[in-house]
Amino acid sequence: MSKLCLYGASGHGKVIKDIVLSTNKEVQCFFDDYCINKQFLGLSVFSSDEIKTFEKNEFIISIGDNSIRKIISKKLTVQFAKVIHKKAIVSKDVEIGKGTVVMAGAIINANVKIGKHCIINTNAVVEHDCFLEDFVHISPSATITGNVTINEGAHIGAAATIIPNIKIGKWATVGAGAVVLKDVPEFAIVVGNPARIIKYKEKENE
Ligand SMILES: CC(=O)SCCNC(=O)CCNC(=O)[C@H](O)C(C)(C)COP(=O)(O)OP(=O)(O)OC[C@H]1O[C@@H](n2cnc3c(N)ncnc32)[C@H](O)[C@@H]1OP(=O)(O)O
Repeated sequence: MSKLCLYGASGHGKVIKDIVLSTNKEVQCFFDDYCINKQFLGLSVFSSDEIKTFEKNEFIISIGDNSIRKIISKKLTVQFAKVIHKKAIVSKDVEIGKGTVVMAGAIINANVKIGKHCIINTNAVVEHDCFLEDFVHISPSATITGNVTINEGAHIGAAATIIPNIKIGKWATVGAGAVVLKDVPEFAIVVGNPARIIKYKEKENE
């Protein structure tokens, strides 16, 4: 199998490289139009106009920002892979879309569906019967309890907790440490325990 290419020479890219290595696969190179150095973690960094040479490789977009990941995924015409750290625990009864990464210590329980280009970060828990749409990010140590729906592009902050049966609207942000007891409207930013809306984001992602 050919080596993986990572789009985004970033901190997030460093962690994804480690995930790939944990599965005994290798990273071929990075792509990044904004990286001044042509080397990153000992690998070459190419610009996006050099992608054609690597069109047989599978890619991961290694950029943490959900909306930028969406924009780049629409521009690239490559095949995407999904990567799951060997120390993540993922039920056999889970669907995970291409481009999604699952980091070390994450636990994903039965009957969960996760879309494309999502991030399930270090030690995050996604409980049974949850549904996560594309471009969602579950940050480190967040707990998504049973039967929660998280719509496109939503970001759940580090160590946040979402109680069962809640719906998180598209492109919403749940602040670090928040405890979500009620549905969160699309584009809302909520913080605290219990979580409350502090503002709304621009609807730039539609
Ligand atoms: C591997 C990794 O690094 S993965 C990345 C994980 N990242 C995260 O978990 C970050 C999550 N982001 C946050 O928690 C951010 O603080 C956000 C998105 C909720 C808010 O950010 P901003 O829009 O910049 O809000 P801002 O910093 O201006 O704060 C607005 C108010 O909310 C409060 N606030 C902000 N975040 C939180 C929070 N997590 N919990 C409680 N209150 C908060 C601020 O104190 C401020 O209150 P004030 O108006 O009384 O002064």
